[in-house]
Amino acid sequence: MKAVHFGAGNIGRGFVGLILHRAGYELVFADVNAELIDALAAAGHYTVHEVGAQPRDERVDGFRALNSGDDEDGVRAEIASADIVTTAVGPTLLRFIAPHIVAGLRQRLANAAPLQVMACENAINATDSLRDQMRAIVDANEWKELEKRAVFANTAVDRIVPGQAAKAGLDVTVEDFFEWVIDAEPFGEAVPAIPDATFVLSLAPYIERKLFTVNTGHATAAYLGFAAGASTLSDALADPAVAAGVSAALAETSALLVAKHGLDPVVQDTYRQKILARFANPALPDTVGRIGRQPLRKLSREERLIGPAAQLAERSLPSVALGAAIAAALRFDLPDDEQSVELQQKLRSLGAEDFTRSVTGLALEHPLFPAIVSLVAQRQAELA
Ligand SMILES: NC(=O)c1ccc[n+]([C@@H]2O[C@H](COP(=O)([O-])OP(=O)(O)OC[C@H]3O[C@@H](n4cnc5c(N)ncnc54)[C@H](O)[C@@H]3O)[C@@H](O)[C@H]2O)c1
Ligand SMILES: O=P(O)(O)OC[C@@H](O)[C@@H](O)[C@H](O)[C@H](O)CO
Repeated sequence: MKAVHFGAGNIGRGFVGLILHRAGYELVFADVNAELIDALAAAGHYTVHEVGAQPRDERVDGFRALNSGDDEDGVRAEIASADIVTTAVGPTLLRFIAPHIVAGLRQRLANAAPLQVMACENAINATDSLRDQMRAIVDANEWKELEKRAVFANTAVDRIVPGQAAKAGLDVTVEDFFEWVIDAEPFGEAVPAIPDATFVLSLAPYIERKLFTVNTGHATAAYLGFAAGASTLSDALADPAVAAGVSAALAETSALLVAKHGLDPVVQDTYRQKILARFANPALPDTVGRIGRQPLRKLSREERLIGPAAQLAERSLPSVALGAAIAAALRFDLPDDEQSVELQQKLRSLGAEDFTRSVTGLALEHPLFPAIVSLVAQRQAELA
């Protein structure tokens, strides 16, 4: 069994690659970072350090590493004969992965088992987006043939992997918790043999529960923390006002998840408490810069802040604490983060309604629209 994994970064090495290696897949990393790929190819192994209540080290070896930026033929050939393709590059970069998979499918034998494609990104239905990016670059008739050669399954991935110290080299320090939930339905009888993954028949509750609890809580801590002057997650959460803001935001998203997916409120409460304990893992230093990265993505329509706030508004349920997190996100101003620079530029150059429409994707008539316009106008008044 062979897996090609795009993105040999933190989650790629510390989670997806590790789990596929453990499952016995012959692993091929593909990445555009030449230095990283050269180091992986030369070393041939790295260690994942799991930290938390049950620390342990695990060696990953026997993989190959390809530079997908300059060895397109090599990557295509690997995909043509692979069983699985996974990604962990960032949801906005899937368009760069699509041409590789299309090229690999063109070369794949028509009678080979379908390639199992799973995007492991923090986004609702990222694999569907990847498939759509592939379909967009192929003639409709050819697509009919190519799509028979692949199966596309959405997934929800959860493991906190902070930025790594430069001296760590290829090794990755990760929390001891992980969860990889995969939609089983597209596979039919041919579910991939990945013992550490959980296959479910309906992914929607899992993916929203993850994004709107782990990532909403994380983003709220990062943005409130940044506004309060914190640079690490632990400093942010040590501020009682930030901790209270996170709890309040998660109480709102939990109300939504319970109402929408019929989750047991007690089970959801336990899930939420566990996540707060994961955030507080003292062995896992993390920064508000990493967690808040790419605020334009995080303020988009289906994402961790606007997504639940919009759905709460549609149900006439409160989203006051999420509003405070969104207001803080509008204050996220980190020169190293391109999207944060763009966010501040847009706040200066667009009217409040135009900003709200273009950044959050909310329509004028949406019940959340006026509240967001008002938050944007407040931020613009500060900047004026
Ligand atoms: N770090 C976490 O805690 C965590 C947890 C769950 C999910 N995720 C998700 O996983 C994805 C990756 O996050 P990360 O933290 O590992 O980021 P990262 O920056 O550490 O890794 C991303 C990797 O993708 C590579 N890459 C970029 N463009 C590429 C391309 N065109 N082709 C091949 N490789 C390319 C980069 O060089 C980098 O090595 C994101 O969608 C993120 O939301 C992260
Ligand atoms: O990766 P992002 O930028 O979507 O979100 C930042 C963090 O919240 C995220 O990486 C978490 O650490 C991860 O989702 C935990 O499973």
